[in-house]
Amino acid sequence: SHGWGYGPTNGPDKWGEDFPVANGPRQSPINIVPREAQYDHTLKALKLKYDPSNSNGILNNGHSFQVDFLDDTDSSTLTGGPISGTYRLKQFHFHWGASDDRGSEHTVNGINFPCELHLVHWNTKYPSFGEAASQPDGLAVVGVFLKIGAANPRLQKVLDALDAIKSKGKQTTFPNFDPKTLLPGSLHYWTYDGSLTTPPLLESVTWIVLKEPISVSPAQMAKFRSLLFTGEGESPCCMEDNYRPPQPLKDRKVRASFK
Ligand SMILES: NS(=O)(=O)c1ccc(C(=O)O)c(S(=O)(=O)NCCc2ccccc2)c1
Ligand SMILES: [Zn+2]
Repeated sequence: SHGWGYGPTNGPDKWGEDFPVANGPRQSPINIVPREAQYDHTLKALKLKYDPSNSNGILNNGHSFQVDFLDDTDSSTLTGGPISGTYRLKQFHFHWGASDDRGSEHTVNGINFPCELHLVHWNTKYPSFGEAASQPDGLAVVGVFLKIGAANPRLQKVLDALDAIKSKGKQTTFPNFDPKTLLPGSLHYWTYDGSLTTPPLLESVTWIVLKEPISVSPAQMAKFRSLLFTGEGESPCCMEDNYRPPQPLKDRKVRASFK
């Protein structure tokens, strides 16, 4: 059987065939409606402590590219915010569109951004990432919108590595990168209980979506689109539109950390 992807025959509308949780009660992403979000004064400030020496490699996994972090110690962690305990950074990756009018997974008042960054963390109360990924409080993903504007020099460091991982399965070393440099000035956030946005779509994610976007230039967006979904020797297919559209909110509330 052909694996899942983002095309007409294996895309988000088909994922429910192999992954029935696709129609579950806490699926992601969602459309965020700020005026319907509930300000919750009990929500703590996000505390993100990242050690650049933990950054390890950069990989084209055939559906996005990810920068992997060494997560065998508590040196790159997420604490505070809506979560309790300590979550370790495992990887970050992006979702983007074929054109600047789409590409983000979460939307705000129905507006799409051209790109969205996800920083994936797992709860250290569980022995491993894989174990945590199957628990309702196992993962916490920080989402950051990218908005068209001035070129982002910190993002450029990541984009400069993409030539080495053009096709599926290619990876290279990516040492000494501080993901904090990709965060906006404000850590104000919306939060809700959700899922992975790719198969296996596990309902184990506390989503923490930052209100303030970071900038990306049109030329930098073109760099994302220079990647391929396909492996070397296959007929090339540009990596773009690798986003799942918003899913039903069902019986969930979105909380805001800010008024
Ligand atoms: N958009 S998202 O943050 O939901 C997300 C997307 C892709 C992946 C991934 O595995 O590539 C991930 S992951 O790194 O969390 N891996 C999830 C799949 C997985 C589950 C259990 C064990 C290994 C991998 C998360
Ligand atoms: Zn993602």
